Formats: sequence, C-alpha cells, structure tokens
Amino acid sequence: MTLLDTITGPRDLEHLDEEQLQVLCSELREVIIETTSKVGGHVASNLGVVELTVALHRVFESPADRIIWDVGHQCYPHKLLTGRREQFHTIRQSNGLSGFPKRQESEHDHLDTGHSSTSISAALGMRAALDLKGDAGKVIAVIGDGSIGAGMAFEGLNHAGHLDKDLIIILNDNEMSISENVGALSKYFSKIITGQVYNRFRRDLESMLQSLPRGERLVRAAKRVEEGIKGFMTPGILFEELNIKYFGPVDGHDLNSLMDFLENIKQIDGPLLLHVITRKGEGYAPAEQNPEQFHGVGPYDRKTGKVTSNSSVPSYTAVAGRAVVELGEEDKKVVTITAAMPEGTGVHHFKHNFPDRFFDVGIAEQHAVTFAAGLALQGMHPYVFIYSTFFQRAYDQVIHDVCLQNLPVVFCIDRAGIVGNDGETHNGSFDLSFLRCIPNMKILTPKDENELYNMLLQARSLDSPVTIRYARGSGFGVEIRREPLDLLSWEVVHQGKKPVAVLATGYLVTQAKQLCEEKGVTLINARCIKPLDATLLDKVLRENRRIITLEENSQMGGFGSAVAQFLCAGEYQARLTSLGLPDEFISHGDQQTVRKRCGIDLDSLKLTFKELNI
Ligand SMILES: Cc1ncc(C[n+]2csc(CCOP(=O)(O)OP(=O)(O)O)c2C)c(N)n1
Ligand SMILES: CC(=O)[C@@H](O)[C@H](O)COP(=O)(O)O
Ligand SMILES: [Mg+2]
Repeated sequence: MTLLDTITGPRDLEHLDEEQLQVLCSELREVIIETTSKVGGHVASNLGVVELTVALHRVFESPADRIIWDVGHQCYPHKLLTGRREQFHTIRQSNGLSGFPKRQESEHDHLDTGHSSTSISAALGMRAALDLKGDAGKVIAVIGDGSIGAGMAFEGLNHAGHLDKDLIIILNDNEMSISENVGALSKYFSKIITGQVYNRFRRDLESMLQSLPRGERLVRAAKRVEEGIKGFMTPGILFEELNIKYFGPVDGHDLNSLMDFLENIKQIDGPLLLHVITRKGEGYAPAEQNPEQFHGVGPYDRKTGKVTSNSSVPSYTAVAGRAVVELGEEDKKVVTITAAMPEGTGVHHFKHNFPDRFFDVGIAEQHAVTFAAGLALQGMHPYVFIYSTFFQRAYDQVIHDVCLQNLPVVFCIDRAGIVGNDGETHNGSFDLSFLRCIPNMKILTPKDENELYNMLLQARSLDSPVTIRYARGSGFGVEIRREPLDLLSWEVVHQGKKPVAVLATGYLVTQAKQLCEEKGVTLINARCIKPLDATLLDKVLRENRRIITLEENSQMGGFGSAVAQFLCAGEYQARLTSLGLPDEFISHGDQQTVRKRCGIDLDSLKLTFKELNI
C-alpha cells in the first residue's frame, strides 16, 4: 500500500512530515502517468501542479476554503487527494470520473469547468456571497499563464481590484498555453521570471532607504525614489496598480517554499496574486520534452512516451489544415486565425507556411472573431479555426461584428458534435442551433473529408459569413481530390423505392449510406443547413410518407427543427422523426459509446427503422 492509498481526504495531509509529503508527490506523479498511459488525458499540466496541489491542500482547509481550478484540466492531483483515488482509473470514461472538476463528484469541487478563464470571476462571486453570509472561508482561484490572458480573466481582475475583497489568485505560470503562449502579457511574465536580479536590487535599495536618517525631506525624497524604482522594477506592478497585491515569483516545485508562501499570504487581507513558476510535464521526461503533445493525449507507452493508437486515416482536422494551406498558396489574401488552438485545429501548417498571414490571438475567441471582421473589412479572406464549444464564447461578435455586416468570414468549426472523453463542457452540441437563427450566416456540413476539403476551398465564393462544421476524429479514408460542389444544394446519395427518406447531415450521411441502400430508403446529403435546399426538400416531402432527419447537434433548434418548420409551413402529409442529441449536457466516454447513448449511431438508426416498420 502506498502513502497515497491512505489519503482519504485533504485533512490526512496534516499528519505528514516534509519527507512524507515529498513521497506523496512522487506517488501522485506515478498514478497520473500509469493511469493516463492506459486511458489518455491531460498529462503535462497535471504533472506540473503536483507540488502546488499538495501545498494548497496542506495549507488551506478544503472544502471550507474553496479552491477553484481554472479550465480544470489540471485537477488530477486534486482529485487524488480528495477521496477519488480508488475511482481514478475510470477517469474520462463512460460512467467514470470526469477529467474536469464536477460539483456532483465531490464537495471539494466548487465549480464545474472546462472552458478557460472563468476562475477569477466565479471565485470573486463566491467571495462576495461568503462575505454576505458571514463565512470566513478562503477563496482561491488557480489560473494558468495562458488562461489569465483571456478577456474574461481581465474583467475578473478589474472587478477584484475594485471590490477589494479577500481573494487569493494563484498564477500557475509554466510559460505555455497548449502550444507556445502568445501575447504581451506572457512576455511580461517572462520578464518577471528572468527579473530576479532586479528584485534583489530593489530589496537592497529598500533596506538602504530605511536605514537612512529620518529627516522629513529626506524621507519624502527617498519615497519618490522608491516609487520611481518600483514602477520600473517591481515585478507584478501591473497587478499592484489594479489594487491586487503581487507576491512571487516562487518555484512551484519547491514544496517547502510554496507552503511557506501560502501560509504567509493566507494572513493577508484584500485581493492578492501569488506568481508560481511550474514546468509542464515535470517528472516525466517525454512530457517535459514534448509538453504540447502531452497537454492532452491518448493512451501511450509510458516507457517511450509514444502514443499507441494512431489512426492511419486522416482526421477532418488534418484535411482542413491541408486545404487552407493550398488556399494560402493560391490567394495571398487568405489569412487564418486561431484562439490558442493551432495544433488542435490543424492550422499550424498554415502558420509554418505563411507566418505573416497567421494569427494566434491567445485564448480570446471574442477578439478572434472581431479581429477577423476587421481583416475582412479591409479586403482579406479570413478563416477562423475554432472548436465548436469555444465558438460559443464569441456569439455576439459573430452576430454584431460579422453577420450584421455580411462579412465574408469563413468559420472552420472543428469538434462539432460529440467529442468523447472531455465530455459535457467540450461537446459541440449547439452550433447548428445558435447559428441557424443569424441572418446572412450560411452553414455547411460535409459528409466526408473530401467534401470538407472542397467546401473549404470553395467557401469564399459565397461572399458571406460561412460556417463549415465537422466532427472530431478520423474521416472515412476517401480520396481527397478537387471537384466542383454546389455548396447550397443537397445531394441525393441514394434514391430508394420506399416512401421513406433520410435527410442526414455531416458524417452521418456516409455512415447511413449502406443501411439506406439495403432498406430501399432514399438518402439525402443535406450538406447545407442554412439555407435549406427548399426545392429538393419540397420534392422529398411530397414524395415520401416518412422523413427521418439525422444530425449530431442538439435536437433543440437544430437541423430537425429547421425541417419541421418547413414541413409545418406547407401542405405536406409526411411525418417526421428527428434523431439528434438529447436536450441535456452529454457526459464523457469514448465517442462511439456516447453516440450510442445519445441514439445517433448506426444501431440507433436501425432501431428507428425497425420501430417504424421500415
Ligand atoms: C475558452 C477556451 N478556449 C480554449 C480552451 C482550450 N484550452 C484548454 S487548456 C488551454 C491552455 C491553457 O493554458 P494555461 O492556462 O497556461 O494552462 P496550462 O495548460 O499551461 O496548465 C487551452 C487553450 C479552453 N479550454 N477554453
Ligand atoms: C482542456 C481543453 O480544453 C483542451 O485541452 C481539450 O481537452 C483539447 O481537446 P482535443 O483533445 O479534442 O484537442
Ligand atoms: Mg500555462
């Protein structure tokens, strides 16, 4: 039995001496590596916060003190120390632990997260509520150097400085987002980290000033010198000026220093920020050497660090990345934008080929969209590469800054539909619903990777805002070749003999093909969700008694809703069955299992046919 096995909750840490705490850190790393090598997960960030998590749980009293993990992808050591050691092997799998903090899972999880930069606002809200209730518990937001650069984090800092309430912000600075961190703020942090010499100089100067005789003029003069030097050299002056006391930087792998710092800042009133320097992947060489790959990774061989399950079929992401590089070669006005996801969206290839026309704006989806609007207004052809779930952040910008002005911005929406193991915070369940209602927006859903490739190449020709949405993972292995595509019309994939038609969207078209052929059912590739192909839809509704719509989007307001609206507005006899995602937040598991659970896999379609006697 290991020491970690004996930890039933954070209070058990109180009895451990320094040496035992160090052993505990090693054991935490061992369990994280052993488990994630089998089931995958967020490795590098978790290994980086082992000491920080132990120190926080040793010094503070969770759950009375609330620790809020920003994004939450670094919560594995926290889970292991808060009574979830036994279930840890189930992490991110169906019916298992979530990979993110979940209030339903534990009293030590105070905020469900997954999207970045929410911790300061939520923590400040909790602080305000606790003060109103007379609860003296501490509130601690732990936020990374990538996440603190987002607009929302700045809004939280701005308000925290104004409210002047007791709030502890731990800045976990590993000098990385998923990829290399970008932005002026991250450069500022680097200056602080490398500015230790200046800090010593400042300390020396301060003690010298204090030791001078205390004549009034001299004190005033000394104060002026001190202020001047402070503005120039005090690390964290940015935060200080916002009325947030700055402490650090401190080595986040030096457990004793960390605990000392935390003990001290615990006593201090008002909003404060402790700058902790950590290293992604600490303690596991492959993750230290390749933190980007080990940010989020599938199962891997723990000896070599090699990922074990690499599909040979290209992913939609890879095909989209290839297409936009070809576009970039052909048209110098093509520019690409990503909000901190260059690798995840495949647009990093464009970055390498055309660095001047590539923009990683950091975790700033709202800015990304309005920035694209600005580029379009000056005649560029912007392609915004973004995950469906993070696109949600930029809704007003899509409406107000792009669609209202009918700007030709192409949104390449990756991870649309079920993403699998990340679960409810990351599924792209809603984009069809929230985009359909925006005037001027056109929405395309490719049936396979070749259609995606051609849609991406041709989307510019629509000269309006266009969204192309595609799924996470591999395509079907079809040949990629250029072909003309009528983007706004649907395709009859199979003409059946029965008076039944399946109107399918995205990869579900290709998935349903063989079954529809076997059943003698008509299959339509509804490749354009907005506008609907009214001519073909009208014909299909007249010719068939039963229509089945298929989509990997919420049934609420998605493609099925669009067809239902059309059906009700006309004189049709056809009956409609809509298969799509249920009206709930869909929890984690591997993609196929989750799709089955949601009733949108092939077996679910077979079952629907059976129930309808088809
Ligand atoms: C709104 C939003 N955009 C993008 C992401 C994807 N994402 C997850 S973690 C991460 C990097 C965060 O960097 P940092 O806060 O420094 O944490 P680290 O991974 O370095 O521990 C990004 C971009 C997200 N979770 N939420
Ligand atoms: C925590 C987070 O938001 C990302 O790390 C996300 O988990 C990446 O997902 P993919 O693995 O689909 O790129
Ligand atoms: Mg970071």
